[in-house]
Amino acid sequence: MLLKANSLQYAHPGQDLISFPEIRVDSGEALLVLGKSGSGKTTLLNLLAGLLNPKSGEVILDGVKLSALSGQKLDLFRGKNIGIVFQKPHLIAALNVRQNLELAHFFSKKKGQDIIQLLTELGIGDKANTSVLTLSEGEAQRVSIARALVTNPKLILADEPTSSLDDENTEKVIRLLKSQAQKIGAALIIVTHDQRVKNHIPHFIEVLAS
Ligand SMILES: Nc1ncnc2c1ncn2[C@@H]1O[C@H](COP(=O)(O)OP(=O)(O)OP(=O)(O)O)[C@@H](O)[C@H]1O
Repeated sequence: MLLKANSLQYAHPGQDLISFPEIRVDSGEALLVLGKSGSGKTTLLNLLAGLLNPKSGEVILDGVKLSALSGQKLDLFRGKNIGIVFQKPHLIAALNVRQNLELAHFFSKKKGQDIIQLLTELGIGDKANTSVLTLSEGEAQRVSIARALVTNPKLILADEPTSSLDDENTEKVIRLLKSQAQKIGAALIIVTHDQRVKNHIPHFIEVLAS
């Protein structure tokens, strides 16, 4: 089992405790995490990425307990093993598309995918030298997907990748994420309130607000 998360609980300051369902995902599998707005989906994604520490429970990725790592070791482990597609692209405005991906490459300290080939597969090969400031919303989102994939991570976490997309583009983005995850043999977890995604990823769990 690539990823196991048992009995995870977390409370934001001054907020109720959130309890999450058990998660088990193997390499090459895709899991959908559904839940209403405010139920704790982004919180769960941050716990799985080691960006937050659970109040109780454990995240084990590829046999490694995230709670046993901290500081630079945790950052390096995340950089090598986890690709994150955040809700907003968070691209570095001073850099062009290719440079944004090169930075992810650099921080992972490993040989990843060929940047131009990956951008081409995502349909934005012609944007490699473009400033990220001039990208459309959909293009910026595909760059953020490319940035999550370029390091060949074992786990891909995507937060609401389709919330602002129409049906056609929702289908395109989910297909892209699934096919790219399969290509590199990664596990894919998509966190969303978008019920449309269920049509494409049948395996799902739900986060329920207490
Ligand atoms: N930094 C924070 N400080 C305090 N409360 C927070 C913080 N971040 C999130 N929360 C609260 O924790 C709960 C879960 O938030 P979270 O962002 O995980 O939900 P979500 O399911 O991802 O929502 P959405 O679908 O709207 O993005 C919400 O009630 C939210 O207001």
